[in-house]
Amino acid sequence: MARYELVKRSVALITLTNPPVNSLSSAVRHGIAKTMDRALSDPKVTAVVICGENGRFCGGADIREFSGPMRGPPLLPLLDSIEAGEKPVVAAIEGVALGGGLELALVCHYRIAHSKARLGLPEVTLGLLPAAGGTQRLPRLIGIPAALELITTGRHVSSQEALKLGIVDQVTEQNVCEVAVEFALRAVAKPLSSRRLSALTVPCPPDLDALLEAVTMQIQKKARGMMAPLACVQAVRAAATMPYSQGIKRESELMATLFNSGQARALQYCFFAERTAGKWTLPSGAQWNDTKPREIRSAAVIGLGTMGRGIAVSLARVGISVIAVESDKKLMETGRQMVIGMLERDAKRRGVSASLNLLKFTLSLQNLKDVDLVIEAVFEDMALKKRVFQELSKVCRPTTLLCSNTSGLDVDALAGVTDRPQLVIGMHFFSPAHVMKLLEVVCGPRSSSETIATAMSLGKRMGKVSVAVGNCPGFVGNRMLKPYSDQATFLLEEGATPEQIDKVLEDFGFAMGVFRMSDLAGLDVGWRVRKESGLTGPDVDPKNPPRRRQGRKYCPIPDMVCEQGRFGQKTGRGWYMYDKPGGTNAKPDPLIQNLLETYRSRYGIKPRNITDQEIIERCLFALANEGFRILEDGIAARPEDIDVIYQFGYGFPRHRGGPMFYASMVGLERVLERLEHYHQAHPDVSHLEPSPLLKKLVACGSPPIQKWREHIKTMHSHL
Ligand SMILES: CC/C=C/CC(=O)SCCNC(=O)CCNC(=O)[C@H](O)C(C)(C)COP(=O)(O)OP(=O)(O)OC[C@H]1O[C@@H](n2cnc3c(N)ncnc32)[C@H](O)[C@@H]1OP(=O)(O)O
Repeated sequence: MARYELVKRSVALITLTNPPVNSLSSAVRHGIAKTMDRALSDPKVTAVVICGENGRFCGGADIREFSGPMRGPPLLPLLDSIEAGEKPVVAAIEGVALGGGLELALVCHYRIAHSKARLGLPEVTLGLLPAAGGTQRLPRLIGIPAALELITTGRHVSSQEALKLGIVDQVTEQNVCEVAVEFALRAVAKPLSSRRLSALTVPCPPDLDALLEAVTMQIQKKARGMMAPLACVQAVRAAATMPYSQGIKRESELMATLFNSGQARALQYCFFAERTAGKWTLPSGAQWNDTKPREIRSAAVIGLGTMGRGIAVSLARVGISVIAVESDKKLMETGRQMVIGMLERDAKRRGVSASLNLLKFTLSLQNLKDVDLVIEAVFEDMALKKRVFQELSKVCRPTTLLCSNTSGLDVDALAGVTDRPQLVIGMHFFSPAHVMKLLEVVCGPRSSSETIATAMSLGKRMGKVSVAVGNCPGFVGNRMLKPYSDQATFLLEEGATPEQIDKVLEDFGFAMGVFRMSDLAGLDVGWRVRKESGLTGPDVDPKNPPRRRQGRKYCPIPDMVCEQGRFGQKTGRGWYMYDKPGGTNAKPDPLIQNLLETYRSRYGIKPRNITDQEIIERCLFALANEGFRILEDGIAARPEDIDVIYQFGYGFPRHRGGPMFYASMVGLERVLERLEHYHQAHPDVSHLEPSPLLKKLVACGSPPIQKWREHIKTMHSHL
């Protein structure tokens, strides 16, 4: 796990060999200890270079080992002993030096980085802190403010930035190992004391308290409820105020608290869930690693509304030429200006030139004859979408992939109106499409494995986290949203207010509560869907009992809000009031309070005091319960996929893992018991009835989430 060679007759070259990222597994730590001993005790060796195999220095600790008992030599004393050695050690950094990998580099006396390398301490993103001396050494090297920023955010820096900050001594475009060996030879016999970071004093800013306070406030605002960034601040404070020996103890104490926390477990689960999500498999046996995606060089986007514009930008900025289609000249010109503006701003932010030459705008579908792929992003109206797909089927060459950016309509019905159902697939982007990282790739029963591979690979190319899901109304994300938001509106009927519910959900960690999120998305969208599905509006039979539709309990309050022209932020009024149309500062509105009171008295509902616990349980357990049904129905392949969708598409707090992981942490028995309790109180709300899969898992002893699949694999997959 660490290879030893003698080069240039006197330099020991130690190569970490643990593919794919040379993580510091127990075997690697053991290998480093052994090879370092050999180098330090061999009189022929005058200097040491440490590098990583296959162009990667080191991706840090082996995260998979965190869930088991600690084995092998602990990292901190091993690193301390490298720093204390009397022979110069040079880190040759290629690819990445992250987490424990950067901590390893920091105990080396010199660091040479390749120009394409990235460095960072991302432990905070895993719910941890850099506990192999990173919080104590980095501030000594680059100062408190810069170290604080890197450690609390986990941001990776380029080797150029690392050079500016003083993290590395040299950046090279040549073979980094060869450069490091030459560097090491020149370092022989130079004093090492000033190169041992633990022995340096920290350059402490005069306004330390003010700085730490400001960063703490920023974290409390941005990383609501997360423990790790706050612990990082405390560890850096220790570096600034204590000698190294005490600071390192503080670092260990803080790490111990984080290490066993549910947050660390959730964030580490998220790390692997995100990577697992791209690994789709079909019942036919075709899967992600044996199906070649098509190469996409050109694409068309139909419809230049908010979604279409974002999709066009996402495509063009990764080098795909885009033909954007609108139905009338004025809309096309507005769309053109907006897409160009978005691309220019995006390019400026990334320090590159905007790829405007890749864009064409047209009013005619006839111009799409030769594109590799089309993404339809017209209004969410089945009849309209069908017309577009019929037309595309006639116009595009027979090999063109036809994708729909629908948020919940039947992808197979669209496939059915084309001459190539196997080349039709859903690509559900989230708004704004050039910003949001989630892409639901909706596989119809007739979508071919090559079509799925192409959509997934295109998503990855656009920087999205793509998740393959089956075709059902609302797919995964929006299907689960319904029981969640239904519970929120039922709670309004019973006595809660939008601001109370939102506060509870935001304190839980959601980026936005359900009502603030609806105001942002626009209340008219859901209203239109409810009207189309006959749940509200003139088509509802007047003999229908109040607060019941299609045999189920129904809360008409959202319709009543829309009937008053309150469509959310865009109209300046929704569940909240805003200072102007388009305003973002939500304030509770007494008119909504009146509406709720009038409604309750009309239906004889006596408002009751609703606890925070009830809000969390009813909203989140109903959400997870639908997730269990989705797994049963084979619409999502694994709980991890659902959790990834909820984190990246719906603002579910990452440090809670996602709705399914959260349910597993609460305990499936408890979730079942609470759902049974609420279902008994609301027997007409089917979403509260515990799903058979949940019951089955509890009956099997509530296995850990990674084992749930074993209990669902016999069921039918829609993927
Ligand atoms: C007391 C000591 C404490 C030390 C703390 C730490 O060091 S914590 C770990 C800190 N390191 C990180 O957070 C880095 C995590 N890895 C990454 O950010 C990326 O993987 C990468 C290194 C930038 C490489 O990205 P790339 O896109 O090229 O590949 P993948 O992300 O797909 O990864 C490839 C496979 O490698 C697995 N993997 C990556 N890093 C680790 C790791 N540190 N430990 C274990 N496994 C790791 C990853 O899961 C992929 O494998 P799959 O089988 O596909 O899941």
